[in-house]
Amino acid sequence: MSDGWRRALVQRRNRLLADPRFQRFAARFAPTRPVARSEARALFDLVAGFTYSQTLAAFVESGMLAALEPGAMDASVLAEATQLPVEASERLARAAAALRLAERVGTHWMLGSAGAALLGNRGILEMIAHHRLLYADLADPLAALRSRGGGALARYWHYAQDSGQGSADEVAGYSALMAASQPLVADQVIDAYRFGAHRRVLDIGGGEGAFVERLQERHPAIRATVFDLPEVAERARARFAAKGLGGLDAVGGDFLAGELPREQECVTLVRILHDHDADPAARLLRNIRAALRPGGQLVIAEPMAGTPGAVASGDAYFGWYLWAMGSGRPRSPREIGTMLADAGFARSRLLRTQLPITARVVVATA
Ligand SMILES: C[S@@+](CC[C@H](N)C(=O)[O-])C[C@H]1O[C@@H](n2cnc3c(N)ncnc32)[C@H](O)[C@@H]1O
Repeated sequence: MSDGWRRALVQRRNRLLADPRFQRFAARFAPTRPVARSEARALFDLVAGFTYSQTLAAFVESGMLAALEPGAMDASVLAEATQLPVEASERLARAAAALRLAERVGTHWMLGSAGAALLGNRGILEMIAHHRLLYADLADPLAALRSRGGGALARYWHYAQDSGQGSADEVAGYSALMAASQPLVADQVIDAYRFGAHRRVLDIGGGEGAFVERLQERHPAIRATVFDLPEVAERARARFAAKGLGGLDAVGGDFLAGELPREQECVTLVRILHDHDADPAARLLRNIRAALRPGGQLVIAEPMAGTPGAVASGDAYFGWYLWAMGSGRPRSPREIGTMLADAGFARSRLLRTQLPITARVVVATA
């Protein structure tokens, strides 16, 4: 169908959906009622989304999640544990219950199914705490759009605007956050790609080394090197030494300056490419292409745009996040494929992952 026809159809649909008489009809007419209800619910969730996120933040930050972890708690004890007035604690518990974070069982409060799932993932808890910075920047979304990377999040991700820079103090916070959230992605990447075919792996922008550590646990024969900013590579080396991890090391440098170790058989880029705008991202891919031996593999893993079943997490969540950070954007696998071809890679393909909302994987051959 031509673009002209599609535009005409979309315009017709939009006129209908915007008409209050049609909305009343659709809500009353039995065959359209379920669709009308689910559309109304989705619209309401869009309007209310910020209060849902803040319920989650308050649930974690007040200590309600931790207080309910051991088991059922009566309302007054819960108020004491969260240091909130009884009425406020009750209001929060009810809001949390509506979002399945908490659950009332008889006279007591317990964790709900979503609350229990949170406990199994320290990375998500760190992200919730970290979201304070993002929400502060987005409190005035138009101001955020007008001054890209002008807020708290950009100051936190120092390297995003001054690539290759960062004092030891500045990198400590974000490196620890990335390491804590790494379990969300590491196993998916390792399940998706046959790392067993390699003896050496170079993890570019590998942070404190959480990914290579997990890779070596799963494939003990692999030797792996992290390449990151000098202060971060230092943290990775200290971590490997403290844990007594042989076969893992770290090299400091600037991946945009073309300082990568050569003759690589397998390079990984985990949650890196989307941090960068078109020019630096293209430079990074060319540098990696030059560092790989012929036939060498590049494994790119990150959340991507246009992911079926998770479209909002791409352009709506990561789109804003990376905008506030001041650099990069989520890209679709197709866009990444085009960039890889432009950087001189022979071919690339998308691999399957278990939870595409947190990571998709594209592998390219030099
Ligand atoms: C979003 S974090 C990802 C860390 C890790 N791959 C992960 O998934 O947990 C980006 C990493 O890239 C590193 N980095 C950013 N710019 C860099 C540069 N120009 N050269 C080397 N490393 C850089 C940062 O220090 C940070 O560790």
